[in-house]
Amino acid sequence: MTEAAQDQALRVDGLWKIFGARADKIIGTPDAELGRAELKERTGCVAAVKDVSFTVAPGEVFVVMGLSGSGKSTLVRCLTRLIEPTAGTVVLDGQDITSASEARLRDLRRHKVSMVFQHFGLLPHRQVVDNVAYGLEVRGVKKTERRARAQELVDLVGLTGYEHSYPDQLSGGMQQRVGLARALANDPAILLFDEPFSALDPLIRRDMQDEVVRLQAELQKTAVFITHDLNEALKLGDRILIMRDGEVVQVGTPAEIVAQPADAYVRDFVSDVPRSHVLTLEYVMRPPEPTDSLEGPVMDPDVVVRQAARAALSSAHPVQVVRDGELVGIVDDDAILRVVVAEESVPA
Ligand SMILES: Nc1ncnc2c1ncn2[C@@H]1O[C@H](COP(=O)(O)OP(=O)(O)OP(=O)(O)O)[C@@H](O)[C@H]1O
Repeated sequence: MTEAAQDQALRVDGLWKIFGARADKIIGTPDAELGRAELKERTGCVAAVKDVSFTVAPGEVFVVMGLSGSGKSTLVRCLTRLIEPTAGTVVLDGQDITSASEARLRDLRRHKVSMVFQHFGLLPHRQVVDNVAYGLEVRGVKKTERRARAQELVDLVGLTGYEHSYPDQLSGGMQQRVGLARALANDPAILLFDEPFSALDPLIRRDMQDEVVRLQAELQKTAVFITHDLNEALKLGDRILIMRDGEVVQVGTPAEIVAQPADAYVRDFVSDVPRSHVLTLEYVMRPPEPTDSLEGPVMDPDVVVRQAARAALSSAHPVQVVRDGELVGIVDDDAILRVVVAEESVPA
């Protein structure tokens, strides 16, 4: 394995999924260049995923975001061949999924991947602890061992005291916590989330997002998270891939996407985002000059403007932005205020 490959928990290259008869005859022909509607009209086929490539680093939360119909669910199902891709390769944890035999694939799905869906898929006649332990049971782990592991995860997701409840005795948010615990019980190489919180009430949804942020800080799991909600994407994603009509429009960190939207479509998406919550100092700093005071607070370029604002504005000297011991920029009060004040002046 090359060094680059070791840095990748997941690599997707030139992935296509075209639905319809003769779908495999389209790639490589001029028809493949057509927009979705024209392709459908000419051939009857739907290009759900069009030539998508990306990599996910170990421990990264990689969010795929797009409107309904953009191809997110198809993409995530192609990753484990729940939907068979029409072309392209998927390499997960060093294993080529696309060329794996059925038996190998079953094994990979069981040991390397856990999925969390919008519909919890909990077993109604099993207590919480046995739902969480289900994957371990399938793998033949002994009862005392799997119960002990399941109890740890029940505690981890904040359900202590509910281990002997049945799913229908729990709220939607609690059921989704059981789903999370069950997904984590297998200790997968990668977690795949397909709009897991879309059916929850907004406040519960926010709690669950906070829960994922907290668990992620603790466990550092590699995850691909599908959502149509930009705020969810910005909150959870280390990087975000924006899809439209099956194609990749932009891949970037939340700050990159908000600061430098790739086109009018993305610009429109991010127009309502409170920039101070997302932009980092890297995007508001200016180059240092010899006359700059070096007595101000020292901060990392990845600090979000909102977090930096209080210290920056209360100091008489500008912020020094330092990466790996090197001064890379200066942030004046004006640069902070431009972001914060612009936000406040947006009419409600
Ligand atoms: N089995 C299928 N046969 C034909 N077309 C399909 C099939 N599954 C999905 N599609 C089409 O592929 C496109 C992408 O669908 P997909 O469900 O992946 O999008 P999505 O972004 O996940 O949307 P949603 O959030 O609504 O599920 C849509 O135009 C859809 O109609």
